Amino acid sequence: MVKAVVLGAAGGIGQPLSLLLKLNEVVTELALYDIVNSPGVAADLSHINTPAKVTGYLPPPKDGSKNAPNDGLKNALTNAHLVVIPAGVPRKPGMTRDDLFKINAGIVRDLATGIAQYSPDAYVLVISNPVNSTVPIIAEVLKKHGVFNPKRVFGVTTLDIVRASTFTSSVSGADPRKVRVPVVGGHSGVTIIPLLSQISPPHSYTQDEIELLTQRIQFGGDEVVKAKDGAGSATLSMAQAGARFASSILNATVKGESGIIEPSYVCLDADSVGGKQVKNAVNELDYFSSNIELGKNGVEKIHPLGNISEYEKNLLEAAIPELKANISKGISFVADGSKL
Ligand SMILES: NC(=O)C1=CN([C@@H]2O[C@H](COP(=O)(O)OP(=O)(O)OC[C@H]3O[C@@H](n4cnc5c(N)ncnc54)[C@H](O)[C@@H]3O)[C@@H](O)[C@H]2O)C=CC1
Ligand SMILES: O=C([O-])CC(=O)C(=O)O
Repeated sequence: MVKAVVLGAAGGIGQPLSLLLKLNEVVTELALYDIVNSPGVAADLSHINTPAKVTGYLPPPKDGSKNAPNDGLKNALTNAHLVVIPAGVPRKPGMTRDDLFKINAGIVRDLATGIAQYSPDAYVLVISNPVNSTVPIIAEVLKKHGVFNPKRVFGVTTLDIVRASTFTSSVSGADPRKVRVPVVGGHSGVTIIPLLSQISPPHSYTQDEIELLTQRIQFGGDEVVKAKDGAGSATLSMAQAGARFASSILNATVKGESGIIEPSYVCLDADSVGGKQVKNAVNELDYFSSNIELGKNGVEKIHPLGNISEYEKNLLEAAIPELKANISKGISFVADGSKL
C-alpha cells in the first residue's frame, strides 16, 4: 500500500495537485485533508479510473453539532507514506512571502504535530510559504516529538527549477523539457540562486542575459501574484511542480529507482549524506536547497554546489543573511510556542 496525503487539499494548489497524484499509478490510497470542502474534492476525484482509492477528511466541527468523523487529521495521516502540505494563505500584491509567516507558521506547526503523532515515518513535502521558515518549523516540531529524520523532510522548490527551464529556454531556443538548471539557496526573492553556469545542456549566456534571467527566476512568483491581482499566487504551475517532486520521491522510495536528482530545501544536519560539506560552504546555515540525490530512504546524498561563477558567489553571499534570519524565525517560533 502506498498512501499519499494532501494537507490543504481543497485549495488552489491542493485541488490540481490531488488530481495529479490521483493520476500517479504508484499511489494506491489518496487521503485529502482540509478545513473545508475536502470530502467534495475526494468524491469528485474518486470517479477517475486509476488505482488510488480517494478519501476526504475534515477537522471535527467546532460546535460539535454535526456527526462528522472526529479525528480527520488522524485518519488522513495514519499509514501515510508521503505527506504533501500546501495548506495556508497565499500572497496578495505588495506582500512578501515572509508576510505570510504570521498565519501560516501556526497552521504548519499544528499539521506537523499531527504528522509527529500519526505518520512519523512519512516523507514530508512542504509547499506552504514562507518555505525558508516553514521547513524549520516542521523539523523543530518533529524534533520535539523525537521523530525528526532529516532525510525525510523536504521544502519544495521545484517551481523555481521549472521556471528556470522555461525562462532560459525562451532565450536560448532550447527544448524546455530537456533543460535543467540547478536552483539552490531558498525559496524567496534573493535567496533563490539559479546556477546558470551549470545549465544542462550547456549554453553560454551574455552577462546581460544572465542578470535578466536571474532576476526573472528569483521574482517569478511575483509575476503571477501581480497578474492574478489579489486572487492568489501560482497554483497550477505549483501543482505540476509539486506532483513532479512527489513522483521523484515515490520513484526513489517505492520503486527503488536510483540516480534521481532534484534540488530541494533540506536540513543540513544529515552529515552521513554530505550535509556538512554544503553547510561549510554556506556559512553554517542549518537549511539550504542544493542538488539532492534521492534513494530508497529519501535523501541519499546532498551534492555540493560545485564550481560556481563569481556572479553566483555574489548571489550566494546576498542570500545568506536573509536565509539565516528566516531559519531562526522558524526555529524560535517553535521554541517559544507552547501548543505542541
Ligand atoms: N513552495 C512553492 O513554490 C509555492 C508555495 N505556495 C504556497 O502554498 C500555499 C497555498 O497556496 P494556495 O493553494 O494558492 O492557497 P489557497 O488559499 O487557495 O489554499 C490553501 C488551502 O489551505 C487550507 N487550509 C488552511 N488552514 C488549514 C489547516 N489548518 N489545515 C488544512 N488545510 C488548511 C484552506 O482551507 C485552503 O483550502 C501558500 O502558502 C502559498 O504561498 C504557492 C506557490 C508556490
Ligand atoms: O510567489 C508566491 O507567493 C508563491 C510562490 O512561492 C511562487 O510562486 O514561487
